[in-house]
Amino acid sequence: EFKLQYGAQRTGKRTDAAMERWRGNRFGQFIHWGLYAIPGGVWNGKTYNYAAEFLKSSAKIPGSTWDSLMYQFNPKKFSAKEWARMAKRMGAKYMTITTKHHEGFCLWPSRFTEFNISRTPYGKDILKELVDAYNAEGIDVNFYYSVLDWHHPDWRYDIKSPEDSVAFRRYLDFAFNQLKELATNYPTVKAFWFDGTWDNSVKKNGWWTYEVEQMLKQVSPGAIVNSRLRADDRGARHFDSNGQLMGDYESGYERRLPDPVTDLKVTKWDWEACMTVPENQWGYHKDWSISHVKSPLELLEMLVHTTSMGGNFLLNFGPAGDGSIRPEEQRIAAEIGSWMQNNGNVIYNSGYAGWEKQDWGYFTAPSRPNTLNMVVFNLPVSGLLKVKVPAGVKISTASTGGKKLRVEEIAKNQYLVHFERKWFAMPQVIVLETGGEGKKGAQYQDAKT
Ligand SMILES: COc1ccc([C@@H]2N[C@@H](C)[C@@H](O)[C@H]2O)cc1
Repeated sequence: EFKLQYGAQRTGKRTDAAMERWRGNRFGQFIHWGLYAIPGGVWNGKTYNYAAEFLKSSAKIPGSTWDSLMYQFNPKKFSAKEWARMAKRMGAKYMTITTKHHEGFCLWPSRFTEFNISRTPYGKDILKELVDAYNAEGIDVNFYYSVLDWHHPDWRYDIKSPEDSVAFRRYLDFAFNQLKELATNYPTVKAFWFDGTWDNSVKKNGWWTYEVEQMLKQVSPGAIVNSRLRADDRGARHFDSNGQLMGDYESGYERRLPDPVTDLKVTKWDWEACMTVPENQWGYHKDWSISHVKSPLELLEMLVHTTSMGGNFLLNFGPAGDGSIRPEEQRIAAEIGSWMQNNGNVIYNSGYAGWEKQDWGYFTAPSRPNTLNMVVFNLPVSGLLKVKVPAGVKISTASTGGKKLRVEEIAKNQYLVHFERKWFAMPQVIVLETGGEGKKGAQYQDAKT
């Protein structure tokens, strides 16, 4: 056990109302929008396949050239209301927006740097427009903030000299002020999503990450911060040197999900996975033919998979420089939304059931006791869905769309739900009720081998 001043401030899940709301929301829309959306992965006629929000480095563009993109930022097709309505139709309950990505450009009129929206042709406070429009649709708004800042002269990747120390301390004060500004000026914001905290400079200043968490929770009571903000006294990140999760939820699953059999440890804490539609594009890229683009169904399965393991799913959209949403993303919002319309109760306020993963899909546990949802993605040719229950649990009924299905106890702690033998376009939901006596006089004997 290490004695830590800047380690985890709590063990176990937060149980306050703000965290229960964040947890129950389950499904969020990530939005990456900044100057990188203007070139969209193409520079001087050359397409760069790496992540579009990294174009400055992949195309080796000088800072002054990149920063002058600010004078072109004038999204004629931007409508915060339209974005919010699309997110509402998709069934997103929260939205996380990049207030400032690694490029350092701020979507709000920050008084701590000139490199912000007020000096663009667009001029208006995009952050306020988005917060107001999404909140008006009943969608919570969270802020992404990159500590890594390519624009700010005092940013350092490491601290190798007294000058580095002095400069980086100025940078940490700048970032602290910006965060306080964000929490103060946008009081309805519910959570802060930190990124760009992996460099040695931040790891050597765990105290600052602790102070930021404390400040945000003072300025904005109930505020939620992700584990990615935090480094402890010894530079340990996400989990402190004693293995305790820092921040309010674990944010290590980026473009990957925990395995439903081997990674069940994540069910012990709150966590969120964030996901790109292409293989690796967060900001807008003009050419999505360069990698696999996930279908609405692939993404819907990830949402259900995440809920089944007690996590939140943050699905990324990368609006174009003109403020338009590309057709692929529109289709995803529409198709996931149509399923969520009828089946959102399987996701919202639902979580890990504690039952063994089965081949046909995922269990989610609603807040109502003695009931479970089966979300079927892989219907067997037999139409018979095997359900292995925890020892002693009995299934009393199974139904789909209110219609009862035959449930057969076939062995010790094993049932078959008799479903239909046909092809479905979308995942099917079966509701199980547990309890009751189970099969009368059933004798199950293990073989002698
Ligand atoms: C491989 O290094 C990185 C560094 C930053 C990222 C950023 N985190 C994601 C949430 C996006 O913001 C991406 O730009 C991704 C990979």
